[in-house]
Amino acid sequence: MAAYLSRLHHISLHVSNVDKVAHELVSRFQFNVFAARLTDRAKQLALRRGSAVFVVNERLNERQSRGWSSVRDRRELNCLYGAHAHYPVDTVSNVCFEVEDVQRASAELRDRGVCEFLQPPTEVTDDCGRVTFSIIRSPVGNVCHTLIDRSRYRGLFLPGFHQVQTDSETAGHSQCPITHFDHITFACPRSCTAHITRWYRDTFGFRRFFIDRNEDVDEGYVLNHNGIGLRLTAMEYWNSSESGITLPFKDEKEPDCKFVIAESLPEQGRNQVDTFLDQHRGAGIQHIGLYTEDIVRTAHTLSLSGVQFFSPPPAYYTEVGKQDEIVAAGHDPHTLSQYGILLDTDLYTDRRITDGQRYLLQVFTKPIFGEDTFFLELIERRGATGFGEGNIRALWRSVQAYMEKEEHRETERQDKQSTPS
Ligand SMILES: O=C(O)C(=O)Cc1ccc(O)cc1
Ligand SMILES: [Fe+2]
Repeated sequence: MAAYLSRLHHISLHVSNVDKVAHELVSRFQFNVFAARLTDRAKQLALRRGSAVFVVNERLNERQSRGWSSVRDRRELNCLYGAHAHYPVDTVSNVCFEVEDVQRASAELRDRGVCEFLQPPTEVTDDCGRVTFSIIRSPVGNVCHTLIDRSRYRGLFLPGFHQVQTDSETAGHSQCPITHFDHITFACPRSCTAHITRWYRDTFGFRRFFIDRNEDVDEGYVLNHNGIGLRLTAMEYWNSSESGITLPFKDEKEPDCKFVIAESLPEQGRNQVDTFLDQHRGAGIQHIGLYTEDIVRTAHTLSLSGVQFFSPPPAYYTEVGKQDEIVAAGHDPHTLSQYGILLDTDLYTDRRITDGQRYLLQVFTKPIFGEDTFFLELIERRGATGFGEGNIRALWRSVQAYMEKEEHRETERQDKQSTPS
C-alpha cells in the first residue's frame, strides 16, 4: 500500500546565500518571512505567500560557525527537516508532505523496499509540542521528500523555528493574490519518465493525468518537431477525502499536489532541459507554478518590484486566432503582452472559451539563481486543469531564445578573456 499523504507542507531550497535568496523572495515575489532557525551550522528561513511556504536553507561553513566539537553536535546542527548532503549549486530539492503517522508510513515504505531513507523517523520537540519526520530520496536527481506529522504541534511552524514578525510593508493579498503551489515540474534525462511515474504511484499513490486529449498512456505528451524536443508526463495526488484545493473559479477543486516530468528528447538538438541538467549537475526541480487569483495584477505588482518575465515574440499577441481567443476570454492583448502572459484554452476538455470559459493564463520568470536552472511561474486557471499546448510552445521558444543569448554572451566573455590585449 502507498503511504497516505495529507497535503504539501513546504518546499525547501538549499542555497549558498540564504539572505540573498530570501531577500529576492521578499522584495520581489512579496513572500513574508514568518519563522527562522539559526544555529552554528545552519540558517533556515521560512517564507509564506498564501499557503505556499518555502524554507530557504544555508549550511554555514566552518569559518562562519563558531566551532563545534562532537559528532552528535554536527548531526544536530545541520538543516533541520532537510537532507544533509551538500549540493554544488543552489537548488530546490525537498518537497515536504504532511502525513498522519510518520512511523507507520515509513515502516510500510521500508517493508516494501521501494524507498531509500535519508533520515529515519525522528522526533523534535519544543515548548509547543512535538513533530515526527523522516526523509526519503526521490528517483529524481537530488530531490527528496520529508514526511512530517505535526498534529501534536501547536506552534506557528515547526519545532526549532522561532516566530519572525512579518514585514507589513509587503503588498497585501489584493495586489498579489498568490494562494498556493499549483504544480512542481522536474527536469529529467532521457528515458527516466516511466521509472519516476511508477515510483510516485507505488510510493504515494500519485495518478497520471493527461495534458492532451491525444496523449498516449505510455508515451506521455510528446512535442518533437519544429525545434521542440520534449516529453511531458503529469501526475496528481488527491488525499483520500478527495477534498482537494478549492479554486475561486466556479468552486472547482484542484488536486493536493501535481508533478510534471519534463524529459528532453534528442532529435531536435540541445534544449532547455539539457541546459538545466548541465547547470544543475543532474535532474531536479526545474520550476514551480504559483497559483494566483489574478495573474495580471500579480504580474504587474511583481514587475514593479523588479521580477523579470520571459516574453513570447510580439507576434504572439497579434496573431488573429490568439487575439480573438484573448479578447473572448475578456482580456486585453496589449495588457497581457506587457508582462509576457500566455493564454490557452484547455485542449484536453476541449470546451472552448465561448461556451465553457475554460482557459488558463501563465507567465514564467527568468531564472532565480546564478545558474540557468530554477525559475517560477504564475498561473491562473479559469476552469482549465492541464497545460495548454500553445503556452508550452510559446514558453519553450522564449526560454530557448534566452538561453541561446546567454550562451552566446558567455562565449563572447570567454573569447575576450582569452584574447591577449
Ligand atoms: O507549461 C507548464 O507550466 C509546464 O510545467 C510544462 C513545461 C515543462 C517544462 C518546460 O521546459 C516547458 C513546459
Ligand atoms: Fe509549469
